[in-house]
Amino acid sequence: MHQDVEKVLVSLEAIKQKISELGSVISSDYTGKNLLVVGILKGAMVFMSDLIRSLSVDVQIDFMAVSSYGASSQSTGVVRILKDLEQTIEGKHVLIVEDIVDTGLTLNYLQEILKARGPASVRICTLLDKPSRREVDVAIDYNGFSIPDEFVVGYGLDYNEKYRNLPEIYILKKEVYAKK
Ligand SMILES: O=P(O)(O)OC[C@H]1O[C@H](OP(=O)(O)OP(=O)(O)O)[C@H](O)[C@@H]1O
Ligand code: HPA
Ligand SMILES: [Mg+2]
Repeated sequence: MHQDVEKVLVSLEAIKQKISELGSVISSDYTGKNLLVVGILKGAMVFMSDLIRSLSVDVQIDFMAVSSYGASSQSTGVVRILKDLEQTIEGKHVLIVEDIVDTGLTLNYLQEILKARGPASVRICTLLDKPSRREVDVAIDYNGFSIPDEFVVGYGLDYNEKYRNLPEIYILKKEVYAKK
């Protein structure tokens, strides 16, 4: 294990099992529909790459990158789009894929933006949900794991752009983000 992490919170085995379950449910829900899977960069890329390979329906993929202003604990909920979709989504079934829902501000805003573009539907799939930190309501359609209020890294999730490549999901040692 990496020296900066406290312990494994979600093992690779548990992640794989959950993705297989999510893949079955999502595939069955979207049978016969045109599904556009939209990953929110960068955190979601590892989860999304495994998730789409668990789907048995045809999909297209695209990505968005957003940045919230200021620290997320003081965020106004204003999200700046750094990279937009390459296509129109009118009439399409959109599945937004996230690594984690924390305050909910990012997804709350993204969902509104995408809904305004006239898609057939917009749903949300997240690997992790931290419900105790929620500031605005977000209806999550597909959730992998609800987790406690701990800062987690690995499997795409970062702290200061680090640890995204670690294979499982870990609780980061508090001394790592306490020190400057
Ligand atoms: O529910 P919220 O409080 O809005 O937080 C969740 C968002 O924050 C993280 O992204 P981040 O801005 O760190 O970008 P990253 O994916 O590139 O790490 C995470 O990937 C979600 O997109
Ligand atoms: O626990 C977390 N880890 C990484 N990124 C995050 N963004 C919101 N919460 C987290
Ligand atoms: Mg991040």
